[in-house]
Amino acid sequence: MYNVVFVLGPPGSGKGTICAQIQENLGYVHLSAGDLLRAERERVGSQFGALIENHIKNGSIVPVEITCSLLENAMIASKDANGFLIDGFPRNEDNLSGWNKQMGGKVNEQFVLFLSCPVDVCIDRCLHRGQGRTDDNVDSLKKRVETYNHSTFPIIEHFGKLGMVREVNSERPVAEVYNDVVEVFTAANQK
Ligand SMILES: Nc1ncnc2c1ncn2[C@@H]1O[C@H](COP(=O)(O)OP(=O)(O)OP(=O)(O)O)[C@@H](O)[C@H]1O
Ligand SMILES: O=c1ccn([C@@H]2O[C@H](COP(=O)(O)O)[C@@H](O)[C@H]2O)c(=O)[nH]1
Ligand SMILES: [Mg+2]
Repeated sequence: MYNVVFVLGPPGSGKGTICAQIQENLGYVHLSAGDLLRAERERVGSQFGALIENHIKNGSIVPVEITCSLLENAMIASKDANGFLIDGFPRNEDNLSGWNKQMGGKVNEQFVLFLSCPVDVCIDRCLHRGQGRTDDNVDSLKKRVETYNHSTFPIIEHFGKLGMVREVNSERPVAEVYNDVVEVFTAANQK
């Protein structure tokens, strides 16, 4: 049984930044669904490259069969990890039901880390990220935020009703956010 923590929040809320630090210090393996999709987009011979790029530019969501298979393969490749940080997934109902179908019974979902941050701050961070992402521009960001509000936030609410959400305000400096996140992990792993 794999331990899994879903890490959700608006685009630019700091999911990747915090997950990298948790991976470094707590032995969880960081799996960013977006990074896995970008790698698949670049993979020579992939039949999904154009489809993935289209979704990424439009801030829309790639069919779950593709994303979930990339996640499961990455988990199998690191099967000795303490657990997995699934960053940026599940993003909509299709993601959630597809994940439950494919992964139900194979994972222990510990909690959902929700990094909350005002959208204007998040957009500003993305516009200054400097990684050359094809979706870090005003047009794509508008669509990404719309998708987050309409499709992803309801998934966070769904987990909230199950008592699984641990919210951390990520508008603050990274070190402060990280300290609170570590407390969340410590509490979860004491159970
Ligand atoms: N707490 C913070 N304060 C200021 N800047 C931050 C903070 N956390 C992250 N950043 C910066 O904001 C940008 C976006 O961070 P990051 O890539 O971690 O976000 P993300 O949630 O993974 O975004 P996306 O959903 O677009 O992948 C990066 O340039 C990062 O260095
Ligand atoms: O589960 C997922 C995760 C991501 N996507 C697509 O990728 C981009 C970028 O994701 P980041 O988390 O910001 O790296 C996202 O806007 C989606 O288009 C996805 O479809 N499914
Ligand atoms: Mg990210």
